[in-house]
Amino acid sequence: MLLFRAAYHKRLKTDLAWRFCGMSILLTLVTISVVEMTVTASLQEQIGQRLAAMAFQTADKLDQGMAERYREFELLAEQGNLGDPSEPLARKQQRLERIQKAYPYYAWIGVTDLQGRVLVDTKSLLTGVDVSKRPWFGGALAGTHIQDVHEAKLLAAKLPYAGSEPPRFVDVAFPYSGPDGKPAGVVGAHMSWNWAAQMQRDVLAVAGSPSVEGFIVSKDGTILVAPVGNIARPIPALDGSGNGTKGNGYRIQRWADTEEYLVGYATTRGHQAYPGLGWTVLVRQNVKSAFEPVRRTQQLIFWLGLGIALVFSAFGVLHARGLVAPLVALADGARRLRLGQAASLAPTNAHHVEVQELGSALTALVDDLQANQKTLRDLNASLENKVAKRTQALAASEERMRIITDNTPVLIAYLDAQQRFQFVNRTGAEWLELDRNAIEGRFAKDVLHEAAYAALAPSMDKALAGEHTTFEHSRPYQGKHQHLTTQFVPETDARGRVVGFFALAQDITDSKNYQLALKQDLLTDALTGLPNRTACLQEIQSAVARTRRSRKPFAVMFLDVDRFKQINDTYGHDAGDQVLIEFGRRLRQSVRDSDLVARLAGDEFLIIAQDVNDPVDDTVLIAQKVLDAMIDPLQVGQSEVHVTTSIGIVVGSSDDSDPAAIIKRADAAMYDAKRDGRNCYAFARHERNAVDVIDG
Ligand SMILES: Nc1nc2c(ncn2[C@@H]2O[C@H](COP(=O)(O)OP(=O)(O)OP(=O)(O)O)[C@@H](O)[C@H]2O)c(=O)[nH]1
Repeated sequence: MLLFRAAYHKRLKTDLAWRFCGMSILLTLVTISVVEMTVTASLQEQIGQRLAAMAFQTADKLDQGMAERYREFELLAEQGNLGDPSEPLARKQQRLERIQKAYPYYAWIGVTDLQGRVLVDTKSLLTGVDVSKRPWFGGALAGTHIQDVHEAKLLAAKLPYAGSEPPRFVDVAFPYSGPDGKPAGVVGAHMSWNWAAQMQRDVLAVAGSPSVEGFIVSKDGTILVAPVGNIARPIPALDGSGNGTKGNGYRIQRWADTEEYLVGYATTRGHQAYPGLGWTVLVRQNVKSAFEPVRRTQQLIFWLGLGIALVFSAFGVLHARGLVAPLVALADGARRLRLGQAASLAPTNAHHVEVQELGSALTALVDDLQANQKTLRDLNASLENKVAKRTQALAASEERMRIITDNTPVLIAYLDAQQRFQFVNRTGAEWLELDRNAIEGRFAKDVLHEAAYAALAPSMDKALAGEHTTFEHSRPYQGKHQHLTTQFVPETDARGRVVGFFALAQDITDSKNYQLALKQDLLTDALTGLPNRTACLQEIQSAVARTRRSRKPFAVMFLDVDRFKQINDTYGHDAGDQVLIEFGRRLRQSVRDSDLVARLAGDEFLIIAQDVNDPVDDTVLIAQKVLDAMIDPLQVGQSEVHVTTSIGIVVGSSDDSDPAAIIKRADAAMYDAKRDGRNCYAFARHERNAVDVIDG
């Protein structure tokens, strides 16, 4: 990865240098390719044309040479001397010898009569010989004055010849006329073919290269002239229609020796009256040596191109360094600025407007950034100051809140949506009898006792469902009952979702107890401490309800102290009070704890006996016990006082719905007992049918 990054993040200088080098090399390659192609094509054309020109010159020289010979013999035939019988043969021979001497390639010149017998000839080699069968003789008479190259027949044995190949000749022959103007014979010459080879050598010598070789090919494809050793080798067709070709030009051709040659060619076309023999002159040169100048030129171009590429590359490297230098200076300046050192981003050595503009823009940017940085620093300092103050204020406020909540005799807690305590004040911790750290962060079910949690869980669920709940409950605390009124207040976030709830619990034990005391006072007789009339009414109501369940009746006994007024009158009101108190105490002792003994008012008391099995016997038994309890005199001050009481009895049932009516009936029965003489008991009237009043 690092390698990749390093490779990817190249240095601009290196990158530019490489690009310059690449561009230079590419451009040079393209340029030298184009130049090379152009120059190569041009050179090849020139070289080809040079060979073609050599071929043409040779062909032209051959044509001109032949034309001269042609004209020479035509004139010789026309002069008339040859047909003049008066001119001695020796004279004629002298003329022929002169002609041969002037042009040494004439191997033989001779004059024949019309029958083909040689009359006179050079060196008298064939004098008297019949040549009528030779083609040149017949051809001359028929109008064909040139005979193509052929091997010597008659002269071969008579002419000295040093070469390995047989001597070859071209014949020129014209008929000459006698004095009568009629054909008298033929004058002919055998021209050694060596002149043609020499002619070509002369032309090729101009080329100055031994690799340039010449060929002369006759119309029928016979190789007339060829470099040594090539005479017998076939020559490839130049135009696909035989060995000869028409016109003048050059081409590249693979010859039988498998080498490739550049071949210039030209065809002889005759000259003036000389019709020509259709020879083809070929000048060939091995392609490799022919195009040697091309190769040298290509090499020159290559090295030149390489040199140019190197020069341009070097220039590119230097230029890249110059281009990058201001950027490096910029980067260095930026780095120093970052380290807090003094530096300028305006490049001093930038020669390009863009770099100068970049430097100016960066300088402006840095100035702006520094200004913004300062503003931000100031702002940050101001904010930090504010935050510090706010934090301080918040901490103070939090501390105040903590002090307030800790000193509030109310449990204040906050539980999150998972019922986990996030906060609890000191009061709460005290009530839960745990350290605050053992509460905060823990779940309610782990903090609260199992029973307490079970009791509170439904209200917690309601609070987390968004319901504000208030309820009272009590819990054991420090061996007593603690009465609490508790509120769960849900807390919602901005989207209305319940995120937790506050728990506020107030200890109402004291007020609860006060209420109970008040209630107790309302139900208690202040003098005797016994339940009062109100308590009686409630108890009768409860007794009726119990009777409905147990099916056992209850008894209500109305008691009135007999002649109490006299006691008051005799011993005083306080003594009367003492009597009443003692009377109540003895009543209390006479009945079961579960029975109620109450003072209704004045000297009137009431007993409510629960679960009476037998409505008559049991109540009689109770009434009797009460009457017996009063037999002993009561001690009032220094005096002993005898007290009796009259008792009215009502047996209550589940049908009784009005407690006051029961008391009234019992009161009425008590009066019956009074009327019966006091110190006795009497059942209520409608019950008397079942029971007789029994005196005490
Ligand atoms: N000492 C004292 N006397 C009271 C109190 N309340 C009522 N009395 C008196 O009790 C007396 C009750 O008398 P009554 O029941 O009417 O008559 P009695 O004298 O008891 O005669 P009988 O009931 O007919 O036997 C009255 O004189 C009242 O003033 C009290 O709280 N203390």
